[in-house]
Amino acid sequence: MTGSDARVGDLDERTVLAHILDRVGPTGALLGPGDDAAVLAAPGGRIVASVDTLVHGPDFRTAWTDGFSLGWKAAAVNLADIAAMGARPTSLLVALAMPPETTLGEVGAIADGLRAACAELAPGCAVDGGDLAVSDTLTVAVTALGVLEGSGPVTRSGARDGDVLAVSGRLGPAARGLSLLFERFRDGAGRPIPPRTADLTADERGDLDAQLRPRPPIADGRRAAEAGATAMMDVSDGLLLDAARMARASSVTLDIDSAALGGDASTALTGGEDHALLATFPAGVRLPGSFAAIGRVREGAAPGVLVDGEEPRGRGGWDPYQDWDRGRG
Ligand SMILES: Nc1ncnc2c1ncn2[C@@H]1O[C@H](COP(=O)(O)OP(=O)(O)OP(=O)(O)O)[C@@H](O)[C@H]1O
Ligand SMILES: Cc1ncc(C[n+]2csc(CCOP(=O)(O)O)c2C)c(N)n1
Ligand SMILES: [Mg+2]
Repeated sequence: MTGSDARVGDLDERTVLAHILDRVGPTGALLGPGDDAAVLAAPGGRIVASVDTLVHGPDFRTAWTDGFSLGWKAAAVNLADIAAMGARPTSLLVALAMPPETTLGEVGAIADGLRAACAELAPGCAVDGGDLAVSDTLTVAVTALGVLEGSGPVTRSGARDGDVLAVSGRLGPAARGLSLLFERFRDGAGRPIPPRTADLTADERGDLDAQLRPRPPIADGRRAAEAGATAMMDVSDGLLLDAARMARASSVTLDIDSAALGGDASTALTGGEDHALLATFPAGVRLPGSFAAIGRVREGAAPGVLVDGEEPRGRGGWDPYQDWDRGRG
């Protein structure tokens, strides 16, 4: 038996891989992990594929999160990209690059988190393969695959004048959770320290949970496609920044009604990482699932986003190349 405290640097690849494969559980693939590639059944004949990487430093800090949450988040952010196309997620391929000090317990927890997020957010989706590497920088790169059944894909470019702009999922909690970490859980030198959740209010704990273990409304992606959504994307970087991408792709103006964004509209507008689904629907369509209207689509001389009819200032969200400050952690 290899104990959870064993360090991957003291083990061999086969042992580490076996530890993961024991945990990621049964898959619906024609051929799951173990060969050169997985073989997947694609009932609709159309597969959706996407990749998203979590890198220690700009995307997470080990002092602020744990293996389970990291695995969960790596799955959730990828499932959201598949859902945002109107597809049903079926498979994840997980590339794990880790420092030699990483313990087998941590590796197992990452695998547990991946599996739990799939089970809760996208039942039927499983880890069907991956890769292991050694690196000074802990990195989790996940490729997600999904299938289109019937309607879809729903792209970013289909929004039309007169459509309703709607959101399913939350906007703001994950960003508030990140602010808490930066503001309250660093030492005198600015280095991240583990969050003491006992010091937090229930709302703050909820925000922290949203940052570390986001719960995007994955099933609403298919529902939106079936209801006739004209455009869709997940909000990863910030509503203003991501909506501007949809506006440009569709050559329209998206006019957001700030009163529809709840009490903390300013965080809802610029905070990312909740991975809510932003979609447009023809006027008169009954909004599916948890979608709620937050504005409307107008023809615009120059494509872009308005808030209550006015042009917002600032970039409106996270840009890794502009916003990551190595010194801040
Ligand atoms: N290195 C790359 N090579 C080819 N295409 C890329 C590369 N990086 C990004 N893209 C493509 O550019 C588009 C935008 O990429 P991005 O990672 O910002 O995706 P997103 O969905 O906007 O963000 P998120 O993954 O946070 O939801 C995607 O279609 C993506 O596939
Ligand atoms: C330690 C730490 N520093 C900063 C952030 C903020 N952050 C990282 S990725 C991202 C948006 C989605 O990224 P992508 O578009 O690459 O998927 C945001 C807002 C964080 N989560 N943790
Ligand atoms: Mg996306």
